[in-house]
Amino acid sequence: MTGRGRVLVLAERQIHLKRTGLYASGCSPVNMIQAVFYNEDMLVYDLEDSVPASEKDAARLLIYQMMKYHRPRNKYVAIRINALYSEYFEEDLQAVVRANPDAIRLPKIEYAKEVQSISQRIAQIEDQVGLEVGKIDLICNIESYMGIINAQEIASADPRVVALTVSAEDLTASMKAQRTKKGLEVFYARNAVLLACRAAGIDAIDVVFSDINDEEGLREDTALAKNLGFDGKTVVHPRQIDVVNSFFTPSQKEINYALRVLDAVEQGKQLGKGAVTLDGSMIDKPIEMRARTTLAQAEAAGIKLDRMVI
Ligand SMILES: CC(=O)SCCNC(=O)CCNC(=O)[C@H](O)C(C)(C)COP(=O)(O)OP(=O)(O)OC[C@H]1O[C@@H](n2cnc3c(N)ncnc32)[C@H](O)[C@@H]1OP(=O)(O)O
Ligand SMILES: O=C([O-])CC(=O)C(=O)O
Ligand SMILES: [Mg+2]
Repeated sequence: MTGRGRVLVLAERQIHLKRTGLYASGCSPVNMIQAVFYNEDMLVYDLEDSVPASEKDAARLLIYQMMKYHRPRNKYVAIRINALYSEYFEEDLQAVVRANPDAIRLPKIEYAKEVQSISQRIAQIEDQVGLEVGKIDLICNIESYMGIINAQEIASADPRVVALTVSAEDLTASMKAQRTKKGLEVFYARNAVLLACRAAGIDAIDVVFSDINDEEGLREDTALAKNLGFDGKTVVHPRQIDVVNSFFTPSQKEINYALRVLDAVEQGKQLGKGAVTLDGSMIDKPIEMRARTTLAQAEAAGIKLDRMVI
């Protein structure tokens, strides 16, 4: 474990686990303190939609103080600022860069050039206050039809960008769509963002499931996200954390299968075969890759494998 949360080295790149990203509102000091002690991989302090206009200044100050005096050392910490064209943007950026989070979460991103100009502005502030330039990551919320259309260029807009999210509440509002628990209305958006993230080699973070009392619904929604290929999901209540973490953490059954796949591949190699069978199914390169990803995710989640994986 590092000071920035659990990490995994996959495809020669260090990835900070983002199975769960818990929002704590900047106008709830109690939630902000409590969030430090839960199991989420990423804690997101919010200055945007959970904070009413009358509380923006107080929330900005509170988050800065929180980061200075109570920053959790075992988590990846992000701060969501207000949108680029809002009246709060410049003040948010000044305070938040000084707070030096792992990432700044940018709402309502629609164009790559917005990300590039924000990144340059951050660099100026980093330089001004003596921080290493380029160290703060960016997570871009994709939450409009224009963001979806431009997801691919946004994902590779700047080296700071480590993840995109599908932010379904604002997105459905922009689409004149109805938000449903089954999520058919955001199915295309989820896939568009995922493809953009995979092409850019960054993480993809799935939508909020807003009904905090519907565990079965959350399970179905998270299973879908995991099977599509997302790396994690945004959550808004501590009750959602363990459920979501469990889906994005390989089960013992998945780990055992992955180890057996690697054994079968190894035996195949010794016999000079590219494809082998396991339990009656063909095992070849993509299945080996999935097995290796499973084992890397398990290790990153702190699960001890009972043997070395070569
Ligand atoms: C669409 C978007 O933009 S999503 C992002 C913006 N939204 C947010 O940031 C909202 C985040 N979530 C919340 O603020 C809250 O969960 C709410 C308002 C939805 C519900 O809060 P509550 O009514 O207090 O929920 P509830 O009573 O079930 O809370 C149980 C416990 O969990 C704590 N808790 C609830 N939500 C959070 C949270 N997000 N972070 C940390 N602790 C939390 C409560 O303080 C309470 O603690 P206690 O038992 O010690 O008193
Ligand atoms: O940050 C998020 O992913 C949630 C959000 O803003 C939205 O759904 O509109
Ligand atoms: Mg939103």
